Amino acid sequence: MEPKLQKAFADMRELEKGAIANPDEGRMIKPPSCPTGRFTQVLSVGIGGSALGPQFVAEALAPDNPPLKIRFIDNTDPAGIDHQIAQLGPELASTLVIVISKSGGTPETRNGLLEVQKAFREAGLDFSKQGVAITQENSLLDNTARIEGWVARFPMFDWVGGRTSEMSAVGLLPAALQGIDIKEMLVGASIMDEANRSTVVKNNPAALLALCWYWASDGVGSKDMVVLPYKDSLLLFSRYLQQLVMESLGKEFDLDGNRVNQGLSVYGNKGSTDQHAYIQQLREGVHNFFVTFIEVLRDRPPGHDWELEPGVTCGDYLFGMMQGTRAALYSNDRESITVTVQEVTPRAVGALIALYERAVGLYASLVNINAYHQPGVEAGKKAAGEVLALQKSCKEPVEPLTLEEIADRCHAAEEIEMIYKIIAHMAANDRAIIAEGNCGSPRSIKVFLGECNVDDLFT
Ligand SMILES: O=P(O)(O)OC[C@H]1O[C@H](O)[C@H](O)[C@@H](O)[C@@H]1O
Repeated sequence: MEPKLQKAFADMRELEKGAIANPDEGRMIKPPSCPTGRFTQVLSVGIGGSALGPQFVAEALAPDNPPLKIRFIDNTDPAGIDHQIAQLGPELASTLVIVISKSGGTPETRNGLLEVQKAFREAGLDFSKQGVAITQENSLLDNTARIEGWVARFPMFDWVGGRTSEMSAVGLLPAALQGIDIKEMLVGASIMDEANRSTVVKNNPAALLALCWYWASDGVGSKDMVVLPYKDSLLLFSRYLQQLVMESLGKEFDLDGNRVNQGLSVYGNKGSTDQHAYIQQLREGVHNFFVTFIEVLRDRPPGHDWELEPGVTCGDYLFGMMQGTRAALYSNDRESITVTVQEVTPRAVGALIALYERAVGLYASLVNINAYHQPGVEAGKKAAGEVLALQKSCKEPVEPLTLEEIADRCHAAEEIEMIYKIIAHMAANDRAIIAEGNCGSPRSIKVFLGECNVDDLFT
């Protein structure tokens, strides 16, 4: 693998110098360099790379009593949004809302913002005095924040990828507000970056990690990566890695245009908890994975340890469970990687993030794909837009119609199944009325749509 890795190192050197590493979007991808009072809470609104890093870091590093406690809205689920706002209760008045979106136009994030702004209006609060935006300059979000006069706007550079933005304002602002030492996070990332610039493969942690992935999955993603940190505070690492690894490496075509369908699936929560869930299959069942153990040597802060049996602490059990599982998997020819961390500190978390970001970049070079775009995500967004357009086209006030009649009026006869799905969703939310039949047998139903209400049924 030496020649392939030397090529990967050269690619990475060019990337850091500002080469166009994302050719089909014509973008540079560089790691970013970075620059209490009346608020008691932070509400972060964002999704994907604009949520997963901050969520991981909050879980890993926020102190027990942070100066500001953070909550997240990371979806367009109305009930989920209501839940977050309800939990804030009267503290909405002292909540700093950080809206994070690189593009500034992601629909879920826009919807979250509109819902939060509605809650502010209903509580008689002025959102602009409590809103902050992190986004690219001149994006829709940036312009909204500027026109409405929000508290602050933090820029995101074009060359900071969403899923590699944790070390930019996206991750650092929420972390700093929770009292996390962001300078230490940056120091950790910087030390790791330095190590990963070595072109001597054995001295380069990210290259070794990428090589392990290549070897374990035959360079074609033939095995899944199960990430098992043995530390509760690292629970969200695998979820964070899911986007970083899968959105970067899951590609249909390589850089030469060959269809390769590359990727590396990631899942996992934490040990030893998962030992009581699926380790049975890992040890004895289908051999379609490799494990990454994240081992943390320090159990508790100094001076807090306690022996629950003579000579044995709770942390000794956790350690024993990890070593035991590792040995048990090995004895049945199941491969594993172990990443050892002294202690979960801002420096270690910064280093972990930098390690995996770099490993993904090197691995992408090894398998000759663009790690920095996500064309597949667009297909789902486009289709969602089409469903909403179809729903809007159905919205005229009409007499009860069958699904076929609705489809005809929408000029979408071939979309009958989608029409049925739209009607079932609208009916469940009292926005369409099933006049005859029921949703369980689609052919039987007749539906009132649009402006109609219950009274229409009787006129
Ligand atoms: O930060 P935003 O522009 O709102 O993007 C949020 C997310 O949107 C899409 O799903 C992209 O595939 C992700 O890479 C990105 O992190």
